[in-house]
Amino acid sequence: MRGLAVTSLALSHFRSHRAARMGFDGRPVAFVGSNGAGKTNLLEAISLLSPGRGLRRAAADEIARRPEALGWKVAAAVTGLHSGHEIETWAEGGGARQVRVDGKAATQVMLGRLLRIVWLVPAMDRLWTEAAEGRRRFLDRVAMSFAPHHAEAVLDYEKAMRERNRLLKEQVADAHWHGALEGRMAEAARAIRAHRDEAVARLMAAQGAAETAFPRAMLSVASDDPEDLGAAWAEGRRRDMAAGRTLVGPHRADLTAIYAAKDVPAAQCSTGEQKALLISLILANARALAEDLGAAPVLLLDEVAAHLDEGRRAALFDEICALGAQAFMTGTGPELFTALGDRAQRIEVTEAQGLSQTRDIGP
Ligand SMILES: Nc1ncnc2c1ncn2[C@@H]1O[C@H](COP(=O)(O)OP(=O)(O)OP(=O)(O)O)[C@@H](O)[C@H]1O
Repeated sequence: MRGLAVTSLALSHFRSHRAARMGFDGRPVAFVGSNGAGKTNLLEAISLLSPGRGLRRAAADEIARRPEALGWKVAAAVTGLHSGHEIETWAEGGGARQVRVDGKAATQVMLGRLLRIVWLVPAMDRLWTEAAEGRRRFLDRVAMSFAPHHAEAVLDYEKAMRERNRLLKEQVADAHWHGALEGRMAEAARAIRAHRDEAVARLMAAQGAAETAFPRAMLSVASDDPEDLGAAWAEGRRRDMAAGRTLVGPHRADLTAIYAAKDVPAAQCSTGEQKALLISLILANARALAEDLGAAPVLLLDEVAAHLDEGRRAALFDEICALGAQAFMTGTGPELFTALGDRAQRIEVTEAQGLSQTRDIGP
């Protein structure tokens, strides 16, 4: 199966990379280099070819290379869903992130229609044990990968809720105004719920019934029924006013996972088991997308190989290659990627005197 791919990447003043340029041939890519060499920074740059704040959730001005911190730019050629595109994204002078596709101004949301990028980063290791917000964000990202317009529903909801929260804080009791905002929120909540349910169903189905090298997760979403929300908001205005914010709605939902073979909640599993569950879900996401699109998504797997035993690492590589996915992986040594043989491109990332360099080191 053909995969979506990034075929070239050029960075300018992007974190530790003053100027870097590299080409990819569609095979998985292993970025190899010592700690701090700038490998994750490369993955972050690729993640910004999709909507949002990227895999570090960084504000645009955090990314600009210090000490100058004047602005940054990522330019890439990609094999998209329908054709090839040139994507440029940048920010300057503390401004918001800008996007241009094939030389024309574009929106971040449009990027989700050209490419699909799925990532797993070490910050997600505590996904099952930390606050629900991280799990909601993960679920929304999966939902967006299947239905890019999920982003619009979430933005609509958040915008209307922010406005409602402002009225609540300022003790504005205008029933008509509240009603209009709650109507908008209810409509967005229905779409959000449908996309989230669909995402969970797709992930469950794509994990298959058989136990493989990666465990199966039983997923469910705990959230308010969107059909009840309109009434709950209308009746709860006084209570919400006392709290100064909206207390019920899809912004309070949570994703729960059970380690199927043991029937134990993910939060009670060992660190390694929790990571394995996440890998399982990321692979399920990639498989389901490949089925939908006829092309596998681009995968960004930061420091994943180092945390797997040899058998699981080989199973992960086999799965990536079977999907035909261009997976960008990072690791401190080339030996982590030995099992890939010539099925991957290896790029050495080095950092000396504050300047980063990349070098194709072949299979
Ligand atoms: N805005 C910035 N300007 C300059 N340097 C930055 C900026 N942001 C991050 N860095 C630096 O980039 C360096 C490389 O970070 P990165 O996370 O990519 O390393 P890595 O190769 O993934 O390392 P590890 O193997 O330890 O995860 C770090 O030393 C960090 O201080």
